[in-house]
Amino acid sequence: MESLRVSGVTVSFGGNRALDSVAMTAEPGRITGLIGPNGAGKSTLFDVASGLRRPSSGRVFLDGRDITRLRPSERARRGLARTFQRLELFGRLSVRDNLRVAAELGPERRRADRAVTEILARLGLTDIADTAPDALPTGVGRLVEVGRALAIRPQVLLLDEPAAGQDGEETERFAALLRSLTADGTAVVLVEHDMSLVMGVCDEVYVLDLGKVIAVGPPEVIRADETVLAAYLGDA
Ligand SMILES: Nc1ncnc2c1ncn2[C@@H]1O[C@H](COP(=O)(O)OP(=O)(O)OP(=O)(O)O)[C@@H](O)[C@H]1O
Repeated sequence: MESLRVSGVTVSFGGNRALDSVAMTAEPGRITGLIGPNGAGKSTLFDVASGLRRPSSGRVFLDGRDITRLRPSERARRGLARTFQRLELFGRLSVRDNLRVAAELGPERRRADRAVTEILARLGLTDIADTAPDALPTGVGRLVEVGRALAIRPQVLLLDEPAAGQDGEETERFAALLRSLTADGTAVVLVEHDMSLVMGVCDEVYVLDLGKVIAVGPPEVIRADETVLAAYLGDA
């Protein structure tokens, strides 16, 4: 059964249809890629899924329950976590405290300290646990955001360009981390411009263009899809 499902989601900004009747499903233990040229609607779809934007029509389901009317914090409590393209960390709290704030919202609040220590180690952030994110390079800040999302023990994790600003070696480590998350049964949705990362880790890829899903399939099918190639060339 799917962990996250959106159906018929439409969002308009004035006359501009940012999303037009979009449907997407993310399953437990799988990485679902969401790609598309700039302005395709990827972040807007994350905003709808996480509750930051109310769609003019359409529904969002988490584990089969309709959560369309729930606030973002209620969705987080039910296991839906996300990261942001522009970092949304507490810039002056330590990395550890940024994670602790989230862990205290999640199901393991009684053992929040231990959970945070484990996540810091898993992400390779232990050495900078006492540093404030404002003092870190953006690529590392993105990892802290991932850590904060993990701290609520999500069943669905929405990642908005988590590898931007990472070098090749960091991206490889990140790919391994994503795979380890799915081994835990988490449903991951990945918005990412780094195509080799997307094609290397995703089980299924959705392609958005001008607010519409123009293709869905495994990476090898998407890579060869003429409509997808045309959408990207049009963007160049
Ligand atoms: N708050 C807003 N007000 C008006 N228009 C918006 C707003 N947010 C997004 N849009 C428009 O909606 C469309 C989709 O934008 P969105 O940011 O979701 O795309 P994206 O696929 O995430 O792009 P990128 O890869 O550049 O981050 C674009 O045309 C954008 O200009």
